[in-house]
Amino acid sequence: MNCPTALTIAGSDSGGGAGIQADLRTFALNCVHGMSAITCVTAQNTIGVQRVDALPPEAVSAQIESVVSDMGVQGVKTGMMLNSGIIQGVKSAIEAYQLEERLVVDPVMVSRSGAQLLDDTAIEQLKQLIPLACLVTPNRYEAQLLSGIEIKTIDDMKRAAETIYTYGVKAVLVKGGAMLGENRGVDVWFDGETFDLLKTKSVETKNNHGTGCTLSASIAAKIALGKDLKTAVVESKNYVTRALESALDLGEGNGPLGHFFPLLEK
Ligand SMILES: Nc1ncnc2c1ncn2[C@@H]1O[C@H](COP(=O)(O)OP(=O)(O)O)[C@@H](O)[C@H]1O
Ligand SMILES: Cc1ncc(COP(=O)(O)O)c(N)n1
Repeated sequence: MNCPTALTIAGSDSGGGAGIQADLRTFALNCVHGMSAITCVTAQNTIGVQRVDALPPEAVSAQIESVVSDMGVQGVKTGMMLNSGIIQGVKSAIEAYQLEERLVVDPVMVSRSGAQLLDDTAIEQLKQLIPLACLVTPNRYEAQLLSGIEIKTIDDMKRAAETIYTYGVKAVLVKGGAMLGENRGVDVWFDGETFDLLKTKSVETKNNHGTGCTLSASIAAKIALGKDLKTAVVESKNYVTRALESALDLGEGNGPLGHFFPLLEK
């Protein structure tokens, strides 16, 4: 049987809410064969990140080479990459295997619980990876850092999207999960020509760990399925909203999303 494949290049979250674990679950829900290149291992739960251990950059590149050279990959996302050495290795592999057209970069910098997930010195490397991608998906704080624009309103999100677009990426999605009130459900899309406000309802829950990882993994899975980018983004946003509505009340802090709600509905 033929099956599309998708690759996540990201960190492991021991609590299973974000990172590799959320990504592989999201790939599976899309009936796409999931593959992983683990960048680092976090000891993490719903309350915070207790420890981070990086893999050597060569170990990350080797994982990418192993799967791409043998199994092929139709959709790729990057998540937590922690340091500049890892990002440089990932960039070289993406270029060597010409994965740019199917690459989604989630520029992970800070966790929901406030832990730093990217070294300060690695932001420059991340900025150099972004132009390779077909889509970059910064949240409010990442968009502020990447654009130098303070974001308080939807208009600010638009201006930030426009600035980040000038990096050379094909499209930008500034995510609104960290905005206030109804704006939490609003993401801003900009592809160089068109702005689009992608609106869903704002879900009232503290169990929102892994929303960004799930969104970018779902987009990569839908790219692997052959959907056009905009359709992949819209469908993925709707999936995240439903998964937030079914989020799991686990732990004392921000619980994980209910990724498998479609299976429970059957
Ligand atoms: N409370 C919420 N209600 C509705 N959508 C949300 C909510 N929180 C996050 N989202 C959506 O989840 C996706 C991820 O956004 P965000 O949480 O900002 O990313 P990140 O996890 O990178 O911080 C976006 O599509 C955003 O609109
Ligand atoms: C391994 C890993 N990758 C990404 C995130 C960001 O997810 P969130 O913003 O929901 O904390 C995380 N906490 N851990």
